[in-house]
Amino acid sequence: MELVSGLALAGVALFILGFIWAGFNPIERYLSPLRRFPGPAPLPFLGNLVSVATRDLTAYLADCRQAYGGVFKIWLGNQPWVCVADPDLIRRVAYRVLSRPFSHTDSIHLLAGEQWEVDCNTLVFLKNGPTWRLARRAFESSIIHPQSLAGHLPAVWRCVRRYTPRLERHAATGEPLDLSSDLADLTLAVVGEAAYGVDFRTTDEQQDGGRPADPSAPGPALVAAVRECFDCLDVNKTTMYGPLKMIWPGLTPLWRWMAKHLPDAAQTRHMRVRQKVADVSRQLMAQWQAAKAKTAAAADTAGATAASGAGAEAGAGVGVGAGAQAKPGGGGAVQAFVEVGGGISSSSFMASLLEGRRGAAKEEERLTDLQIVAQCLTFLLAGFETTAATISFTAFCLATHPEAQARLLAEVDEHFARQAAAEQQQQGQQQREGDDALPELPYLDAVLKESMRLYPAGSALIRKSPQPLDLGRDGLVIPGNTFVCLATHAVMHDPAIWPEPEAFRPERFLPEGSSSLGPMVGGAAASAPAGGGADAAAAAWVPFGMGPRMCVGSKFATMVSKAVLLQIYRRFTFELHPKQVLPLRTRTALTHAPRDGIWVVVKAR
Ligand code: HEM
Repeated sequence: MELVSGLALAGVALFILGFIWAGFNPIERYLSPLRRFPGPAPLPFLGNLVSVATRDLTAYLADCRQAYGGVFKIWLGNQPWVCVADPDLIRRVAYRVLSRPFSHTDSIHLLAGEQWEVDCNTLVFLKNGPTWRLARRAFESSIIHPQSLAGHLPAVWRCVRRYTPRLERHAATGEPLDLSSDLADLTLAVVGEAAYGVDFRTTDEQQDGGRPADPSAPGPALVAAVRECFDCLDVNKTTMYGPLKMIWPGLTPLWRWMAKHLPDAAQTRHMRVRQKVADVSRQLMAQWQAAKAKTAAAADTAGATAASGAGAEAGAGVGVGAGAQAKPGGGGAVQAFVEVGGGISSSSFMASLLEGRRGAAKEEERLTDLQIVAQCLTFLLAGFETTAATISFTAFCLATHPEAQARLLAEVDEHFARQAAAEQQQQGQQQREGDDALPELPYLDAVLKESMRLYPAGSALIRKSPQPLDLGRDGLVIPGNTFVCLATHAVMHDPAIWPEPEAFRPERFLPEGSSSLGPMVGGAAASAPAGGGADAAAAAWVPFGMGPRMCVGSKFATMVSKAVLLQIYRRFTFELHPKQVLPLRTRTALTHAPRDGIWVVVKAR
């Protein structure tokens, strides 16, 4: 008996000692193939995490860059990451390493793997290979090809029109507004229309006090769920299994099992919201398919010939009634979303994917239902917060730079004056402003570029290569399967590349300022990225990343941001409210966003 309890005690002691030993991570510390890379020394247990969690990751990377140069390693728990903060090397890595380190073993928020089959099919997480290429092509044909991109513009104008009464109300009452949170309702509405062709009703007029007029409307709940999905990578809000996995990465299978079967409150919340968001995607697709089938059946009954082919071509044919009655997937909440454009719009991304696969000659060229659900979910999650953060950062820059705001207003006013004159000339041809195209506005373009340089919504790119990668510098080779972070924010704030890097100077992106303020390469001005410019200049302005995995929504996001800014500044300006914390603080989780919001007072013009 004594022997048994002695052995048990020894086992427990060994286990604890093993834990402590692993917490100090001597293998990584002293024997890691990364030991040649400079960087802060690893701290035991929570030390590394605390040093990152107590401040913004972006600021941490910038400090490391100052201290260690263009290539260094950092520690997230006991997990070393190689960081690259040099434009040439970023380009080299971005074009050679085509996968991200996302899998249920790599990523904290996928730890439990409860949505694994959807997650691993999203464009962001797909590993380089035929399925990624197929999904990427699907995105490109819907939101990069100029014609299809422009096809989304009317939806953007529509969403802005639905949103502006809110700004009017704030202008009338003087009530302060957190733009970053408020604009997320607008960008979610845009993404809802573009991705699924439905109105998520996120911009429904609110009652005094900011409560939604219809609390049962699914929009606000969806906004909350989608936002919560973003919290999961914030080290301060993640499940406790996140830090545990970082400290003891070797025990990942144990943390995964526990996250799934013994979830803590944060994990339970993340699983719930991720489920909700994925369900919306599934249900909307089922709804679309059911409505389509109903239309085809109705056409058959009416004696129409070849209903399947003709129905597909007709495109616009999903009726409101049909869509509203269908209850596929049993999604009650989804029924409450308002369909737009005469049904769940046939110009939406989802419709284009579903229709597109009919045209695919070979089986392997078709996205499955699951893959389509995953891409729509990607559009939703990747598209709304990034764009809202970008527009609100831009509004912050303009509110703090009155001279830039005045110049922008002059450009906007001039545009609308020109348009009014043109409309008067062609009386009778009731063409609404900009409905079919976004006007050329060079200053707005420069303002947006500069605000994205200062505050990129994605502040770093991440990669993981199965093969070793020779950086071609100082004999540094990144071993295979290493986590790599391309610190693009640091590059866009590098004083050697961008003179006065912390100043907001839109002229950098205009001919007048590009030679003195634009990106410098080897001490001389490189041709500005605006002009399509030299490689080095292109690698100096990288808010959308670069290489084959560059943001596939960059053109769409730019179009939406410009359209929203154009319409907003036509009628309003913003002043910072005393509530606004200065200097502006940011937080880096999945995206880089204002930490305390962007608090403004809305002024009607
Ligand atoms: C201003 C808004 C946006 C910013 C700043 C932004 C930024 C980024 C960044 C930095 C990346 C990583 C690129 C890389 O690793 O090289 C990325 C990837 C991606 N973004 Fe965006 N994004 C924005 C809007 C959007 C929108 C509207 C969509 C909608 C479709 C989108 C979809 C994606 C997807 C699917 C990827 C992964 C692409 C792939 O791996 O092939 N993004 N984005």
